[in-house]
Amino acid sequence: MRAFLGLGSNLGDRGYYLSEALSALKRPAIAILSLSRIYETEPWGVQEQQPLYWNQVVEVDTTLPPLDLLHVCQEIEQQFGRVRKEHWGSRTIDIDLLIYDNVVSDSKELTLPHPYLEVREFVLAPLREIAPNLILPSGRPISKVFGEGKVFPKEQYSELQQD
Ligand SMILES: Nc1ncnc2c1ncn2[C@@H]1O[C@H](COP(=O)(O)OP(=O)(O)OP(=O)(O)O)[C@@H](O)[C@H]1O
Ligand SMILES: Nc1nc2c(c(=O)[nH]1)N=C(CO)CN2
Repeated sequence: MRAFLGLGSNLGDRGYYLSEALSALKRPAIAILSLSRIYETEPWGVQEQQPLYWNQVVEVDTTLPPLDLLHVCQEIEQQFGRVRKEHWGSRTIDIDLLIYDNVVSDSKELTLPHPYLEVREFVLAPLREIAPNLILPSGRPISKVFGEGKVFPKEQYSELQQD
């Protein structure tokens, strides 16, 4: 089955955590199909000061059912020392299951598609990059779901800061 995962890090060596998480995902039951660039993004949904995030989206082909795939993501988060603190708090690595085929589910343990998918530009921008023709499980084409347009790949983000 085809699934999309959202990776995010805003603590420590963000590039290291993203690449370690990707390597840890590679296993017989999970093949990486495509990978977005890294986007450097302002913290979303939080009031207090937080470091900038690096976000990336990966498309996988997997034989695992949705809950097993979620558990793999959680195992990797723990392996890389994510300290589970406050909701939406800073983290070394966070892996969200964004979309799993056309599965729609709203259990507490696993909501699919991810409940904030269509409002988080830090997820939409990298997702659009690797899957421009995707139809979201809501039936909306990703090309029609625009966020605030303020999210950029990290090289571009740092150029913008110098302007
Ligand atoms: N699609 C999903 N992907 C990842 N976790 C999910 C999903 N749906 C529900 N969950 C549940 O959400 C719980 C909290 O996850 P987590 O601590 O990563 O939240 P968060 O990263 O602070 O916020 P957010 O989920 O909004 O990114 C997990 O225990 C998990 O079971
Ligand atoms: N830019 C950005 N903001 C966030 C992120 C994230 O990955 N990127 N993750 C959060 C908790 O899930 C809360 N806010």
